[in-house]
Amino acid sequence: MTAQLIDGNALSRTLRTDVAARAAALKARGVTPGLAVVLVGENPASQVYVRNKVKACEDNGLHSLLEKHPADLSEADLLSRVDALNNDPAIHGILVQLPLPPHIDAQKVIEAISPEKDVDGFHVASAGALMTGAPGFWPCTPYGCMKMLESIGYELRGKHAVVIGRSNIVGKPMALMLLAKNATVTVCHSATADLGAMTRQADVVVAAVGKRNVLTADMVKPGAVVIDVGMNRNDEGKLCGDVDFDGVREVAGWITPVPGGVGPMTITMLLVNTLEAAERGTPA
Ligand SMILES: Nc1nc2c(c(=O)[nH]1)N[C@@H](CN(C=O)c1ccc(C(=O)N[C@@H](CCC(=O)O)C(=O)O)cc1)CN2
Repeated sequence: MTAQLIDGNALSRTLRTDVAARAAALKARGVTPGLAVVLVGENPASQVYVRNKVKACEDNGLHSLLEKHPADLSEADLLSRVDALNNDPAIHGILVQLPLPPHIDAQKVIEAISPEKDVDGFHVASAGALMTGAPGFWPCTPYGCMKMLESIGYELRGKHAVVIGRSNIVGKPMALMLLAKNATVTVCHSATADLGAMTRQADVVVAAVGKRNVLTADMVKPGAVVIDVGMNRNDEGKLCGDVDFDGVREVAGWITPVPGGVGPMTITMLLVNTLEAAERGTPA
């Protein structure tokens, strides 16, 4: 069996058409959805991601403001920039690109973002909303993974999902989103005794570790859905995920590629959240 591909670029194109239509409808009511993207330092990958976010805004009718700061920006100055953006009526969503330089407490900066503008979904209020099922912004990467499952009509009720990784921005929210759809969820991590024994039982595996070949063909149940959140470089410098794609695709039923899978969906869901923030702030 060769797995079917879940194409994040194609799904993004479809979802972004809807984003553009909703942005145009808001514009007709005098409001242009606005996203502020804050970059501190010169991390090369972060520079690519923020450029792609700004371009995605431009291409789909959203206004964006890119703030680039030097790596030695003080935490206090960053907090005062966030405060200014919280009070800017043209800005509906704020994101601070991660990672931040080590002298800055990232969680402190995230907590300074107004929850109404927290389109990354990283604020503790957003995390609490996800946990309780209250309205709030969902973190873009796991939200994108859920959209990918939805796009293939996958019914999660009664299925066993294994999430590998327990970060605050992917693993934990991913587990909560799967749970909300009535999957039985297991979260595995670096101290899991026998990862393969867990993943072989899974109908859905989400790999979000940041390490190549964490999931190999012998660890996958035939027909399972495999979602690869990893973003790594192989020995030739080529982008690859956490999953041994060539091996696993021969066993799985569905698989997401890297590149062209979860990555573009992360940016698409950021547009969706920004639009949602602008719509919430614009009474009918
Ligand atoms: N404030 C945030 N920081 C970070 C987040 C986030 O959601 N918010 N996530 C990651 C990085 N990230 C978004 O910022 C991100 C990573 C990868 C992609 C992507 O489209 N990847 C492409 C390949 C791009 C390339 O050629 O390098 C793909 O997979 O096809 C988008 C967004 C950490 N920081």
